[in-house]
Amino acid sequence: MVDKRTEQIKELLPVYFIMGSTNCNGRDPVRVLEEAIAGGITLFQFREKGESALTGKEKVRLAERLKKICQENHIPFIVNDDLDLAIELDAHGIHVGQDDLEADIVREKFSNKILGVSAHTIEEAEQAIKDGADYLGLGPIYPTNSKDDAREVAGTGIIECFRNHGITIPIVGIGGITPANAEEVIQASADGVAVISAIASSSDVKETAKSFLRATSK
Ligand SMILES: Nc1nc(C(F)(F)F)ncc1COP(=O)(O)OP(=O)(O)O
Ligand SMILES: [Mg+2]
Repeated sequence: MVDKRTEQIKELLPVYFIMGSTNCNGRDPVRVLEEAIAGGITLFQFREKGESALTGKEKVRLAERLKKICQENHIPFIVNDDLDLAIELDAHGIHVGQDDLEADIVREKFSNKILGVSAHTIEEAEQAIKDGADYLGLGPIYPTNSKDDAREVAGTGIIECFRNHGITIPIVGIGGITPANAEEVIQASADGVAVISAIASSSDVKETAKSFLRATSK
């Protein structure tokens, strides 16, 4: 029996757009998010990382502007890594990886919010579930340019392997996902795809978001 919360999380995962100011090819991230929402993204994560990433007040200011757009469009606003920022903004959730704050501590400090955790092994997945994760981010599924410290490319087999092992928690694949390969990520029984550059640096953000929505609708 799948509980109501799990169903609600699954409904948020189909097209999970992740972006920060460094992903937008110099375009205004506010405009990029508005276009991605118009194209039908289902969830948004603010991930401000990389050499020229904003810090301090500028990062908070951009996060506030992007959260406002999400709220106006009933899209949950998730913060990557930064628990203080997530709490300060009263974000809808946070995503942490294996090298970030421990998920159980985050769950305790940011309770009844959406908690996503990156996992690369069954053990990491089982620990994340124990810690109260609402979904897992698995990847990189394909080669990615959006994360310079990405682990080894896993392929869609990692999703099938986790499912065959009895991991039933909502899963989103991440890493190098495009409208052309998104369908096979869903066929491997992920509940959605997480996308950075294919949408953020697209010449037509709205149309690209739409094509992901088509590719992931079951
Ligand atoms: N940010 C992410 N979001 C997802 C999500 F599931 F939301 F798609 N999955 C995986 C990651 C990667 O998280 P992490 O390993 O901490 O690296 P970084 O902090 O550089 O993103
Ligand atoms: Mg992280």
